[in-house]
Amino acid sequence: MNKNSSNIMALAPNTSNKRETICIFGTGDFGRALGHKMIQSGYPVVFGSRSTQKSSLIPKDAEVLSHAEAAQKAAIIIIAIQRQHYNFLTSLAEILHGKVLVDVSNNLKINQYPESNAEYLAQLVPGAKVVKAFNTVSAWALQSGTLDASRQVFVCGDDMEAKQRVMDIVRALGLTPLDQGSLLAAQEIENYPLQLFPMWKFPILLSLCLTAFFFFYCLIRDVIYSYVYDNKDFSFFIAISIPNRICPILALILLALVYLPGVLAAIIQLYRGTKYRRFPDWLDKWMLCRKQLGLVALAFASLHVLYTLVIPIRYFVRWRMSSQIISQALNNKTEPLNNTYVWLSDSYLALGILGFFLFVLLGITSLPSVSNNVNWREFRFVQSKLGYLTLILCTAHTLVYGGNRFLSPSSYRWYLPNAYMLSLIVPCIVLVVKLVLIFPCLDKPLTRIRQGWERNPQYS
Ligand SMILES: NC(=O)C1=CN([C@@H]2O[C@H](COP(=O)(O)OP(=O)(O)OC[C@H]3O[C@@H](n4cnc5c(N)ncnc54)[C@H](OP(=O)(O)O)[C@@H]3O)[C@@H](O)[C@H]2O)C=CC1
Ligand SMILES: [Fe+3]
Repeated sequence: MNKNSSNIMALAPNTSNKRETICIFGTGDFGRALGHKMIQSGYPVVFGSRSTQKSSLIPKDAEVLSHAEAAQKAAIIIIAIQRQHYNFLTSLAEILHGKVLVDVSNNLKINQYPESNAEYLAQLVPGAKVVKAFNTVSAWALQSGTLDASRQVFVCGDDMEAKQRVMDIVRALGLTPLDQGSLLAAQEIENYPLQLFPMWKFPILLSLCLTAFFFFYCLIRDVIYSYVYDNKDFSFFIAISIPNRICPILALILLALVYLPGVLAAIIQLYRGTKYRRFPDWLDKWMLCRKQLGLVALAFASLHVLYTLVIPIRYFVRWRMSSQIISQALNNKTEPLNNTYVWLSDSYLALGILGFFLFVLLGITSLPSVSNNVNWREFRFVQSKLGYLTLILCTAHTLVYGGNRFLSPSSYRWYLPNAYMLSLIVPCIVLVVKLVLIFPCLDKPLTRIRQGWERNPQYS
């Protein structure tokens, strides 16, 4: 594999330009993996280590020297050592003066130290230009080449030129640098690898709570009520009927919750008359996890489709159909075709099919590989216009399905309305508010605010 990649590199145009030597302190897992990748990309690498004995694990084209000797050979030094061992760097302060030090370290806990590791390094070696980078890339991914999920490298630092040089290296390694600003951002960057699915927490927790709520709601209405009043055992509803009620309900509510923060933000901006003020924290966080909310909603919608497809093969459904036929035969009476029911049934199915199709399209366009290929305007068009259309179709699908049942008092059990009726509350609020916001008397000022025309210097 090594041979292959060096062959490929021989063909690559940029290998002809001699790259600058990079020094890496620490011959541990990460230092070695990064060194290996650097050599593959054409950088001469020199390791600074406590032991100059070259182990077989170290890339064969790399040199291993003492820290002081290695540092003298390069202008950029990557510190692949744990923070608690940084102390020895103070004795090298003179050699490290003016050099670019790249801090790659991570912590074991969120906000483990009062200052970030990169800021600590800058305090220890005040004459050096410290840049934070590479901490979100794992040694394993670097070595095995499975970098698809973590191609992004967050970079921050106070010295613009030093940061630019590090970003150039990141690019040369085939990764994507993301400039996060000054070294103050290091604390946040160091916390990234410790967060476990941060954007998924709220959507998953919310859907768990809603699932539990609607499960018990349907259990009370459809199973316990029938048992108490009609002495009928419908406990088997737990297997398919209730899940097939929860899934569309959750898909609809979660989809509406994707668009609710947008209309709330518009109301807040209209009220404040400016966009140059931060939204409340909860709204910011909610806005950031909209994509995940949408994907969870899509998962529920897909489950609803699967549950619906098995309806004709369910024993209970087949039994109910045959008993209706038998009772018609026994009474010698054929039920005439009810045109209203035909229309209701066909239109709710049609709305469901179209709604689901657009839902899937929304999901596909939110994938990074697709969204990277459309421009911002196209992405906004799909996610906003198509998103609202999906919400309208899904709301209409639910409305038509339970349409005639919502108003009839007989559909209430223990004063509890049909669960579908509850599921329509949030989508209806979102759609009505959005409709109101489209009116020119609100839309025009909102557009002006969003274009920054009513810029208030106080908030800029
Ligand atoms: N492993 C990973 O996937 C990732 C690691 N990182 C960060 O990279 C850094 C290194 O991690 P990793 O390579 O996994 O750790 P290792 O424990 O594998 O290596 C650490 C290296 O630090 C050096 N070292 C240890 N103690 C001292 C000391 N007292 N004085 C001087 N040097 C010392 C040693 O190198 P030598 O023997 O050559 O002196 C050692 O090999 C850490 O800060 C980590 O947070 C960041 C992203 C991912
Ligand atoms: Fe449905």
